[in-house]
Amino acid sequence: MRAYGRRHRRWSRRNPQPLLFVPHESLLRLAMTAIGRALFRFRSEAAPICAGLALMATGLLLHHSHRTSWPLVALITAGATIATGLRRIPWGIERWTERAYAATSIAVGGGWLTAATALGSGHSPLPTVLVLAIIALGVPWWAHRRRRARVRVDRVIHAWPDLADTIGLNGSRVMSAVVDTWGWRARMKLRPGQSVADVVARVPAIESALGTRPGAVRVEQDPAHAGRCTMRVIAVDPHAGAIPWPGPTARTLADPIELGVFEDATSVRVPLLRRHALIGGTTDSGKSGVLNVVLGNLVACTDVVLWGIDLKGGMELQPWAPCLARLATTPDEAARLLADAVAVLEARADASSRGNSRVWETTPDAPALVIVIDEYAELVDTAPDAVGHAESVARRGRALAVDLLAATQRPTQKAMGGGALRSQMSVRVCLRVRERRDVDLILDKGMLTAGWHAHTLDAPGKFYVLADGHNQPRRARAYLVTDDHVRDTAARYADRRPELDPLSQAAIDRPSRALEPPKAPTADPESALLSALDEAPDGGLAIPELIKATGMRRTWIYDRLQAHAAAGRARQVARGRWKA
Ligand SMILES: Nc1ncnc2c1ncn2[C@@H]1O[C@H](COP(=O)(O)OP(=O)(O)OP(=O)(O)O)[C@@H](O)[C@H]1O
Repeated sequence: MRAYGRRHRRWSRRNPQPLLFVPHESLLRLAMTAIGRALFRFRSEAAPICAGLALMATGLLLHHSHRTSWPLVALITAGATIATGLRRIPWGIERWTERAYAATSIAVGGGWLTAATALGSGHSPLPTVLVLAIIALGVPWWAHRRRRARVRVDRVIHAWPDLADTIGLNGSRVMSAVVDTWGWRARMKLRPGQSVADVVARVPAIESALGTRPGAVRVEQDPAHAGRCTMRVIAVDPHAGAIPWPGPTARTLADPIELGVFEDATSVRVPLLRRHALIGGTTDSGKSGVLNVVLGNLVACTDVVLWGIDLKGGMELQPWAPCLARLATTPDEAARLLADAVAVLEARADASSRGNSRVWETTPDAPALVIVIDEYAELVDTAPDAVGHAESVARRGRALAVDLLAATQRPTQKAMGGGALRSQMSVRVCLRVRERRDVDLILDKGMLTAGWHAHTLDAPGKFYVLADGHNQPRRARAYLVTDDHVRDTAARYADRRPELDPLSQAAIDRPSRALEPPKAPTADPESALLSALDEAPDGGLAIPELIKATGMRRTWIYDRLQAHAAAGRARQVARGRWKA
């Protein structure tokens, strides 16, 4: 029947008929038909008036035939009012305002009917009371946002077969639709042979046909059925405003990191243990914002040592310096840091193979090492020697808990130093991109066609994420971490950061010893230490460098640094880096 209707409509469109005048059709009948159609179309808007008319007619009828039964009408009214107000019968209305409205309407309508049964609908002042009640109860009804949305959705569902024909999705059906806080969503059944990719490809056409703003329609695959999907129409952007960061939720690297929230208000939780992550997006898209959310959580984890590379002079990562065991701000420092990461990797690989274990189990005593790199392309340009080390970490680091977290504007082959690194990144966060094809660069080939439309993201911090458990193109917005948040969080966790395990630390110290054996203690190690601190660069000197300068042991250096810090002669500029 439905198929016949569709065929008929299509045929009528292709073969428009001349306007016919039917002389024998009575004018009254035509008018009644038009009124009936209008009443049906606007049935929701007309409901209060129709209810009033129905009450009037019922009152007339009851007064005429059962005028003594008004106590029964009153009893039923009281029962229905209580059931609706207190027990949510018969509609199961959850919101208390809607329940109160329903109970009031029943009480007023039933009360009026009781009076009309006893006295007659026309008895003064009952008609006036009825008109006033229709207006008083009608206003909230007409103004109700969810009711109006429901009506709009019903009309769309009704018109969908025609719309679908127009936009090239003929044969698709809307099975059900629900109005929610942000708009509405519909479950769709596709014609055999159609796929969700066909719907995704027609999203702009759907938006035009539904008359929504651009970017308002989302399409999600039904995980249980290839021929079904959910279409969401977002009337009010749930991500219009910034979402404040609630603070760290992870306590160990095994806990997923909460990056922000999806449009349905569920949180975006991404596992980072034994995974490398890539954050991509154009300038001002919020890459540093996402890095800050991740760092805000990682500094609260007791089983992660953090190293940072920020070749923008430390602009982005410097505020986290109290929690970073190392921060490289020059190409040389970055190259050394990554070479040390490879040394850690090799030492751990060696220890694991001797201990016959395949993976490095992270604990506070044997923490993971996470290297955060802000603007990876800068590293490739200015420290090409470091790229080999970074790739080595990317290839071998996961099992040994040495992870990379890199942000970049555009991860082209060149910017990613050949692309070997990118292929190892299993967590991809894609913020706004300038060119559509950048989506495939950041996420993976074919993702743009699959519906990951990052070029339509319209505010900083909005992103798509591709990771374990996130393989659907769902928009999210990252929490906004303010400068105050960063300062407070860094200060709060600075003293609780774990040290690298002795095995990894020894691997870092070893090469410098091998190349340049420690000098014999200088005549005055104390003044050697102070002059080294005086001459230290802005990023400070690391402990191995101070060992080299003084020829003294690590414990002696720590003791003296504490004493000088207490006397105000030395300060820690980053985790493990000191300066006068
Ligand atoms: N999640 C967010 N919610 C709201 N505003 C944000 C969010 N993330 C970033 N912003 C704002 O967007 C602006 C740019 O953010 P950010 O510096 O993180 O971008 P970026 O991509 O790192 O830029 P660049 O490429 O220049 O380093 C900032 O003013 C910041 O306050």
